[in-house]
Amino acid sequence: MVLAVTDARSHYVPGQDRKQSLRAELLGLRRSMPRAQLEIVSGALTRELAEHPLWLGARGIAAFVGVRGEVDTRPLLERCLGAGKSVWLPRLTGPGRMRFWPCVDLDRLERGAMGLLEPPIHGPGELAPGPERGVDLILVPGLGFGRDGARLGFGAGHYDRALATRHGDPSLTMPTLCGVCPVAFVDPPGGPIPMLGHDLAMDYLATDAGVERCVARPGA
Ligand SMILES: Nc1nc2c(c(=O)[nH]1)N(C=O)[C@@H](CNc1ccc(C(=O)N[C@@H](CCC(=O)O)C(=O)O)cc1)CN2
Ligand SMILES: Nc1ncnc2c1ncn2[C@@H]1O[C@H](COP(=O)(O)OP(=O)(O)OP(=O)(O)O)[C@@H](O)[C@H]1O
Repeated sequence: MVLAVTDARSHYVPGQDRKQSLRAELLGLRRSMPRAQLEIVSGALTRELAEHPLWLGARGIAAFVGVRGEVDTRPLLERCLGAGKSVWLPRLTGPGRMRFWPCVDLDRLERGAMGLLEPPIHGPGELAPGPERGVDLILVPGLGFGRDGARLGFGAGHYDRALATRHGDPSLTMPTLCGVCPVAFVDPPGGPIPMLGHDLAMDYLATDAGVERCVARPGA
């Protein structure tokens, strides 16, 4: 006899439940962090990353402008532009979709959906800029990260979807992916952040405690 399973969990994806509850937990933690503490964290993270070979060796970066409880990345972006390196920033282009555009002046950012600060559009932009455009490093935002490279975002798949286009093309080299968040959001309690099939692993994490290389968990 064949039983048709038609309940609400017929689209159940293992790991999604844990991601969803962790998302709520970390968003609460992010919102409760006092502004003064976030400033201290942002300052320490900027110092750590700005001295690291990963940063110093990058000809250009793709990054994000920290808003609402995120690490303030502006000092890093200013430094990058000041050193003559290119800075590419994401801009939402549709549901679950974004592209990157080069930005030469942080005073010209535009206020987008969800309070995001986005670059003005000049030309076609890039879905996933990489070394052939001088972008050697991508700073990736996240609610939390694992030292194994796992990332928890907002659940819209913006980064995974955009970067998958490059990951799936053997003729294109992947830039180094570096997750950015306060150290308090790394390896949250309750077990590893689930990594699903589409989740791209970070190569490094940059926090107020330093820059560290991610190490895949045995058997993961
Ligand atoms: N600064 C920044 N830029 C970014 C991202 C990001 O995480 N941070 N993104 C990463 O993919 C993309 C935008 N995706 C986003 C998707 C959802 C939410 C969001 O829901 N933010 C709210 C939570 C919901 C609410 O408004 O209450 C928040 O910040 O509190 C933000 C950005 C591209 N640019
Ligand atoms: N390469 C991809 N192609 C199509 N859909 C994708 C791809 N990557 C992710 N998605 C979809 O995006 C949604 C969100 O994925 P996930 O739960 O991993 O979010 P997240 O990585 O935590 O958040 P975000 O990337 O928005 O910051 C899922 O429904 C997933 O199926």
